[in-house]
Order: sequence, then structure tokens, then C-alpha cells
Amino acid sequence: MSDVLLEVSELTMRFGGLLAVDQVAFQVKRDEVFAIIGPNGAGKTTVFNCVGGFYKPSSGNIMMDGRPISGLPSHKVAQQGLVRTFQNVRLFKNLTVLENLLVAQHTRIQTGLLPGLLKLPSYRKSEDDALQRAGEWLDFMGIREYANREAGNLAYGHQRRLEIARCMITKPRLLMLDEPAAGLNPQEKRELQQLIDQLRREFDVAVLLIEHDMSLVMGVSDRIMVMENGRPITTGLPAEVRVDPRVIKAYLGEE
Ligand SMILES: Nc1ncnc2c1ncn2[C@@H]1O[C@H](COP(=O)(O)OP(=O)(O)OP(=O)(O)O)[C@@H](O)[C@H]1O
Repeated sequence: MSDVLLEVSELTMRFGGLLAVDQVAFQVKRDEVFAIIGPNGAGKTTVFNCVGGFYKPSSGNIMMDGRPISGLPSHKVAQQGLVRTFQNVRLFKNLTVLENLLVAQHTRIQTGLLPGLLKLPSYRKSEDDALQRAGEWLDFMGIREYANREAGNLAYGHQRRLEIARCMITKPRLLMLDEPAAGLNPQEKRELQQLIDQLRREFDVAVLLIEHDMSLVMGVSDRIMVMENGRPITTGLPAEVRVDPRVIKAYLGEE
């Protein structure tokens, strides 16, 4: 088995005349935390949207565990074990916290329509399992006391944790986090870093991360790709990227 989980090659995305992503290539290994950083407008979100099936790339290849996924819609991409969170948390805000976790498992419960309508034992068993898994994730994220609260009424930090739980409950192999530290206070950011470490260790999940918070990126990533103007300018270990003159120039601009 190859140690590469996600392989992106020659990924290009044009919006009209604008080349937002230009021949981008990178690999994410199993159990790796891989971050994409770069100044505003560098193309990070566009890469994410292409990988996650939200945009159809203009050209290029995206392989998940050796299978092509480029151009597939997001629900098909999710079936390959690749799920994501959003820059602005997206939950079913009028459903309860628990209901959000039950809905997320819907695609995995495959008992069919008839057993569901007749409430056959196979259906009840899968419902019980879904409830139990939801309970486990509520405990894991420390949000069980809010199980019956509307998701939209949770504190922002808890909404983020719920959104990550909603991804993890589908047992992904690659978790994509789009600016997960945005809007969090310093304590919540530290907890997020611990959470990402723990998810990777305990659930064999690789993480693809876009983040502007450098302390989180440097603390949690195994490797970092830096983008500027739609292109990667370097990929390396946090300690290498931090001191790379091209990276410093991309962030600070020319003197
Ligand atoms: N749907 C779209 N239609 C047209 N242009 C777009 C679209 N999405 C992104 N762009 C453009 O593509 C370029 C790359 O944007 P992108 O959002 O991927 O950058 P980013 O690195 O994620 O930036 P940020 O850090 O600000 O989120 C920008 O010039 C942006 O204006």
C-alpha cells in the first residue's frame, strides 16, 4: 500500500480570464497533517474547492488512494473518505446538536427504504448504532451537555467542534479544515491544536489544512505548502518554511 493518500497533479483552475490555480501539485500522506498557506488571493480556497468536489477543475488530476476523483461532485468525493469543514461554520442551525450528528450518518446507514418504513430490527439496530456513535462524539468533543440545544445557539467554538465531529462521524480518511482557527480565542486555538493532534493519532485520519494562524500551522503541521499567485512557491517542514526568504517575501512584499 502506497503511503500517499491524496495526490494532486497539474491542477489548474481558471475563472474567465483569471488563472486562480496554476499547475499545482502536492501529495498528502496517510496520517499526515499537510497545510496550505499563502497571502490572500493565493488560490488556497480554490485548491480546496477543487479537491473537495465543489469546483470542477479546468485541468489536472486528483487521486484519492489511487482513484481519480477530479470533477466528481462533493457527495461522491465524501464517499471516497474525504470530507471538509467551511471557513464560516456550516451546520443545520435549526436542528439540535445531536440531530446534526445523526443526519451526518445518513449516507452511511444502508438498510434501505422498506426496513425503515416497517421499522424492521435491522433498521432499529442501525439507528441505535448511529445514536451511540453520536454520543461518543459528543463526549469526545466535550459538548454532550448541549446535545439537545439548537446548533445555531452554541458558542462559536463549540459550533466548530460540532462541525468537525460531523465530519469525523463519517469515518473519513482525509479531513479538510478550511481556516478552523478563524473566530476562535487563544484558549480555543490551543484546544484546536490538541484536537487535530488527537484526531490524527487516534483515528488514522490525514488532515489537509488551510489556515492563516501561523502559530497553529507551525504547531500542528508535518509539512506546509506555500502558495502565491496561484502557484506553490515551496513545500517543506515548518522549520524550513518559516525561514524561507521566498515565503517571507510573499507575506511581507517587496521592501
Ligand atoms: N468563484 C470565483 N469566481 C471568480 N474568481 C474567483 C472565484 N473564487 C476565487 N476567485 C479568485 O481566485 C483567486 C484565488 O482566490 P482564493 O479564494 O482561492 O484565494 P485564497 O488563497 O483562498 O485567499 P484567502 O486567504 O483570502 O481566502 C482570487 O483572485 C479570487 O478573487
